[in-house]
Amino acid sequence: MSTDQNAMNELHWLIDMVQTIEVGLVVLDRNYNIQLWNGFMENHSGVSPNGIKGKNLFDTFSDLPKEWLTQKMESVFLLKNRSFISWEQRPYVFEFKNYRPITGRADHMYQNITLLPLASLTGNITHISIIIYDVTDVAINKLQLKSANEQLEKLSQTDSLTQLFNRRHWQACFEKEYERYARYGESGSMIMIDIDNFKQINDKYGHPAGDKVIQSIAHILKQSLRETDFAGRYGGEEFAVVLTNTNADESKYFTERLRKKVETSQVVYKNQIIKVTISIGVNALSEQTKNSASWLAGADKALYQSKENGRNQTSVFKEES
Ligand SMILES: Nc1nc2c(ncn2[C@@H]2O[C@H](COP(=O)(O)OP(=O)(O)OP(=O)(O)O)[C@@H](O)[C@H]2O)c(=O)[nH]1
Repeated sequence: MSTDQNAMNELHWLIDMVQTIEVGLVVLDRNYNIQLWNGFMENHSGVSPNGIKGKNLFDTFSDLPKEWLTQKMESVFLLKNRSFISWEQRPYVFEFKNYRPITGRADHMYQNITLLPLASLTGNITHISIIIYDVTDVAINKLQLKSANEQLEKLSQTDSLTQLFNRRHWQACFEKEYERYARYGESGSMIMIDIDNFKQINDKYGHPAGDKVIQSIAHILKQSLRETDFAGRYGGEEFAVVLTNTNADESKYFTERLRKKVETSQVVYKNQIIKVTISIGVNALSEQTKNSASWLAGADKALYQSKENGRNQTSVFKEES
């Protein structure tokens, strides 16, 4: 076979491969007119190479991110360097449907894209190639793993009975909140809440009824909080709350409203009406708060005072008390 024939054969094979490869290949000229559109692109877009050759990319696909993609391609022309777009940065550029059976849960194809400068025989960059890889399988696996990890993390931070933070996670948030105060001097209040005479509830109505009471109070508490506040189940029938950017007076206003809500609420368990009250201790951050432990201890002392003074009330911690 002559050298010419060999070269012709090679070219023929290359064209065949470009057409059938499971990767999208597009060549654009300097004005973004389409010069090459391979089989992958035809299969996924439904537009044949004959119907599209010479047409402007953005006129033909009006839903492409024109401004963003032009900026990327202009820098490839200018710097004569290839550029890479990951699905994590932008899930896709060409909105193709996902037909893969394994990853059927994705609506669209996730894509990694390479923008490649193409030089003419004189060495000038006259064209650009867009190479599109279907990375749907990889992307879906990674996203599913991420979502599973997030769920696991949430589970490990949540108290199963009340869906409030569990003690460990609450304590970690509490320490962070104290650091914020120590660094920036922002106000905040620590609140300890305990259900009154809860042992009697358990003894009279049974443990499952007691659980329902705990859930009901947690629910009222959750409804009363702002986005930035956080509450945890600190012990069996004890809740700890941090009200951020809230001073003692504002906290007392909050706790009294909460206390009255609990007082007027009722839990129905097996046709029996159960009524409970709560005692509350408040400790607002001040210059006397030495560390996070003393912030918490102050709230605890105030709670003890509420119990001592007859329950169903709020006490605010004062350094001399
Ligand atoms: N139902 C139920 N009871 C719990 C749970 N955790 C702790 N308890 C019970 O809560 C009760 C707490 O009782 P005490 O610490 O004596 O306090 P109290 O009866 O609430 O009395 P005061 O706090 O002084 O008003 C105990 O009987 C515990 O068994 C729980 O998850 N579910």
